[in-house]
Amino acid sequence: MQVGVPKEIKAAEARVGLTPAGARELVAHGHRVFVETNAGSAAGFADEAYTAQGAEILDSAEAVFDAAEMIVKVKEPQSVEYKRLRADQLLFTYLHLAPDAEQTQGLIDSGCVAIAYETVTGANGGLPLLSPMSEVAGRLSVQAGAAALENVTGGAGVLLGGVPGVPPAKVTVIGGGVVGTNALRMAVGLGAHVTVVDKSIDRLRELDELYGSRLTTLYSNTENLESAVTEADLVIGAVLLPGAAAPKLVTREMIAGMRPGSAVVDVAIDQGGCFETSRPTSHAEPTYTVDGVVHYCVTNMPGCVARTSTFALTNATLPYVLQLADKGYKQALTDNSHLAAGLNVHKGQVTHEAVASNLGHTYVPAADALAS
Ligand SMILES: NC(=O)C1=CN([C@@H]2O[C@H](COP(=O)(O)OP(=O)(O)OC[C@H]3O[C@@H](n4cnc5c(N)ncnc54)[C@H](O)[C@@H]3O)[C@@H](O)[C@H]2O)C=CC1
Ligand SMILES: CC(=O)C(=O)O
Repeated sequence: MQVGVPKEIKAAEARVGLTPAGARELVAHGHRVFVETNAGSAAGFADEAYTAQGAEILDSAEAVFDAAEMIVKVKEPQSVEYKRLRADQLLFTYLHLAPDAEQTQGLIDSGCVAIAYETVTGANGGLPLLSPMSEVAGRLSVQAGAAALENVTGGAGVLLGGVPGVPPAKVTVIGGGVVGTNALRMAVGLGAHVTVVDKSIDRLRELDELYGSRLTTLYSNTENLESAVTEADLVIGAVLLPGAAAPKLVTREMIAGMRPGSAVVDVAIDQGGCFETSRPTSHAEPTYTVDGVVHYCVTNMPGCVARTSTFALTNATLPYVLQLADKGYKQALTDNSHLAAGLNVHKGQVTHEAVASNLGHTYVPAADALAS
């Protein structure tokens, strides 16, 4: 198969869809890999690193899209990119379609086959292609939150760990999944007073076992959310309903009830965000303030630690890229129901139930779409 890796063009996105080591595996399987010039340079992978592994460098995104049967990316295609997609083309990348009607329509109109990393499921549960970036974003969320609490950003000037004689900050993490666990691990490590809120009692039980008295666990209901949010210096939003738009768990009233100079980091912003006051921001201008509360809502947080993130992403995606390239998408999805769970759009049809229901499209099950 001809596999194309264009340079990412989302603002301040420095990751790339494939490492040189990943390109080497594809070439060893008999595939051709076309990489746009400088696609990996911000992550520390020069063009020569790809050519040394048998990949071919092309001088523009157009040339990569023209040459490829499968496009492997990191972020959802921007409008110039989905206009380049062809009806016979396979797209494998993060999509986050539920809160993004425009991109969904663009993919439908292109006629392409679009598989979203974030809805591929794991044989042992979980979301194996979302997890590595959730690990990165969870860890980064505490760094971002710490910076947001600094005076220079508009924060109250609070140090997460406090110092002897001055109490640590209160950090509330909403959602104790992969992002939440990595966030609370960093916050506990820095000495903050940490509370995690989840609707899964089993998950709260596991976290309680792991962290004991260093962590407060709270069941997710409106009353508990209200107190855990308004009492916190920093709130990290990390909920997910796979494939669907994030639930708006934190209302504007709760935000207004926080002390001025407090901060929120909405990691779930890529699925629309779980704070009513959230709107997407970029690494260039990551924060804004509502009711005195600093908001950080960057939709591609791992993009700022591109080298770590690109290794972690390719480690997870490569086995699936190889299945798609070796077998072709129809056979690969038929053989692997977990990979088939990633199929979001197939030749003009929406094949993910939550995306279809959030955006008012007709839902066509993946099995029916593949059989047609
Ligand atoms: N902004 C960015 O750059 C990035 C964003 N993300 C996003 O972070 C979000 C979280 O991802 P993961 O941690 O991997 O998901 P996950 O599935 O591992 O965890 C989600 C957690 O939310 C909990 N939850 C669901 N409904 C809840 C409710 N009403 N109240 C409290 N908890 C609730 C679940 O029980 C689960 O423990 C996703 O939207 C993901 O796309 C991930 C990576 C990067
Ligand atoms: C998960 C995602 O959207 C990201 O890593 O940017």
